[in-house]
Amino acid sequence: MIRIGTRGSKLALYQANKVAELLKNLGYDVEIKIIKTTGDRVLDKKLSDIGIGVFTKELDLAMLNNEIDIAVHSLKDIPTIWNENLMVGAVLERDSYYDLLIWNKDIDFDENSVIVIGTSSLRRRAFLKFLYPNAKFELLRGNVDTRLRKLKEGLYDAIVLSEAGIVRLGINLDDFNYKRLDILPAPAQGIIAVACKRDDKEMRNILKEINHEKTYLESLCERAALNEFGGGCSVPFGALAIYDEKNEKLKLDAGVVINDELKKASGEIKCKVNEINKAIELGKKIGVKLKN
Ligand SMILES: NCc1[nH]cc(CCC(=O)O)c1CC(=O)O
Repeated sequence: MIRIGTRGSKLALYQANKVAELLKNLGYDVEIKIIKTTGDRVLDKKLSDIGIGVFTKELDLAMLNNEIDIAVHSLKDIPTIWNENLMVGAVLERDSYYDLLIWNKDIDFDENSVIVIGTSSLRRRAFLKFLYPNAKFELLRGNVDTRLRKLKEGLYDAIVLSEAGIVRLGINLDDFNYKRLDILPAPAQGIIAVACKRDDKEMRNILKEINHEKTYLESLCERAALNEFGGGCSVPFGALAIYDEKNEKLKLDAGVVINDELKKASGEIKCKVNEINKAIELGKKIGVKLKN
């Protein structure tokens, strides 16, 4: 029996069930255990003000205490410097990495309007400032349903959500207006990760069977850039790596906003889909470039 730990939100359960299905298809028995995290409990603060690993800590401990065998997370919620006894054993094929701007149909605005945008992500705030220089930002936490309800109630003119979350939950946005934002996503946005214990050889081998190599390569590159730059979710940092399988090329775009200035860096390398060290090297190089 593989015991799968997850948070209890609808999105988290969808993600855990997806991993459960993949493992069942390989012939394994699975069981899902719901564990509440600090990020689920503290809803009146920006994530960057609560601490590191707010969506993983309780699940990390459950894994180390042998109460669960694996934990399913959104990879963007796992800190780059995490727990040396834990690792990402597999990632699933990436969904959309886009952020969506969503607003009520009766709201009209252009790029110069003074609109109130609900988001508690430093990256979204900082990057949106370039698209809507007069926008004001207000704290918006809670799960995807809650955020859309608050938008509908008129507490904000617009909100930002990841397209991956919307699609996974099967949410129909026909009641709203929405568009994809041309901003760099959070490193590993749209990627579901399965964590396991580093010394659990058996589980690591099982997880290799469901790992999506291209996504794994891209995620390591983006996370290496963030890790090299430093600061985790307390810096407005975006990164997007795309692997072109046909030409065996990996391209990375990364950016950070410092003192209201957007700094960008990009790079490209030739590598095979399993040459993860090259992907990490590219990420580090771009991270260093942004630091200087
Ligand atoms: N921090 C919240 C969070 N973590 C992962 C997702 C969605 C899935 C993803 O983008 O990978 C979301 C919601 C959102 O950003 O709208």
